[in-house]
Amino acid sequence: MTSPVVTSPAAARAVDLTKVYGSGESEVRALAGVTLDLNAGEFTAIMGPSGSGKSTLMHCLAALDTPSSGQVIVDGTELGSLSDKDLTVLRRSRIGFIFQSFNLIPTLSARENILLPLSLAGAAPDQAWFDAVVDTVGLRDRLGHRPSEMSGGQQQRVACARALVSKPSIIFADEPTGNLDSVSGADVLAFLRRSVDEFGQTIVMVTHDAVAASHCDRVIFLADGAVVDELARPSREEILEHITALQAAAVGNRRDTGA
Ligand SMILES: Nc1ncnc2c1ncn2[C@@H]1O[C@H](COP(=O)(O)OP(=O)(O)OP(=O)(O)O)[C@@H](O)[C@H]1O
Repeated sequence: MTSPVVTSPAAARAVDLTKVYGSGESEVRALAGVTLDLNAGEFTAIMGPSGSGKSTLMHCLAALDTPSSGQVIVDGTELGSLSDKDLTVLRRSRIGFIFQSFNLIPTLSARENILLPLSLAGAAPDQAWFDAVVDTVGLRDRLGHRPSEMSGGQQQRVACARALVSKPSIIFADEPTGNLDSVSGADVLAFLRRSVDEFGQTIVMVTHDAVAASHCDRVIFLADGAVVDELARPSREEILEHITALQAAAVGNRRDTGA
């Protein structure tokens, strides 16, 4: 990759990011100038009312969508400077993804799903690291199983292992516990927490769930496409208070503007 390297201690950085969908009457300003550092080795949650821009922000940070203006810097590389091919390489080698719906390949075993990012990149697996990841998520006895032969919680743990196995600079998790019962969700969150504490992984998670966000080092709140607040190591109760206040403000705004 021949892209300019920007010095930043952050694993990812957004600088005055805007995203506008549509035009004229139907224009929607999903991001209205977001500037944000996502610190390396931290577990960060992004929260906010429905429509506040969480998914849009995450997609722009994860190089899955292009901002209308502003910059995204991942691991020192400014994404706007990259060709489509280099963006694909960056997504594959430096970014891990965990989705609400697991997104595993149904015809592949757990082992093959976990190793898929490395197979696609033509990279050889580091056996010791693979073993450490598999043991941490507790999947040793499930490696030969296909997704249909596993519970939702087990499938999401496969997805977590798949995100970690290539040692990405940052993992983006979109509602990773949204489809899980509370016990399986707690397992996945505990695993994500361990991967930050023990492996120094950087994780950014979009969630509506105050319990999930209470596992994080930092919770960032969005409203109307802008960062409006953040909390360090908050309790579930503090998070709920903030969310309730933001939702009440969002309803008030809609009433005032007649939207
Ligand atoms: N492809 C699109 N075309 C037009 N508008 C869009 C598109 N994607 C998102 N939007 C709009 O941008 C705004 C932000 O959407 P976004 O999905 O980022 O919010 P969110 O906070 O993730 O919401 P939710 O919690 O409901 O998933 C919303 O008003 C949404 O309707």
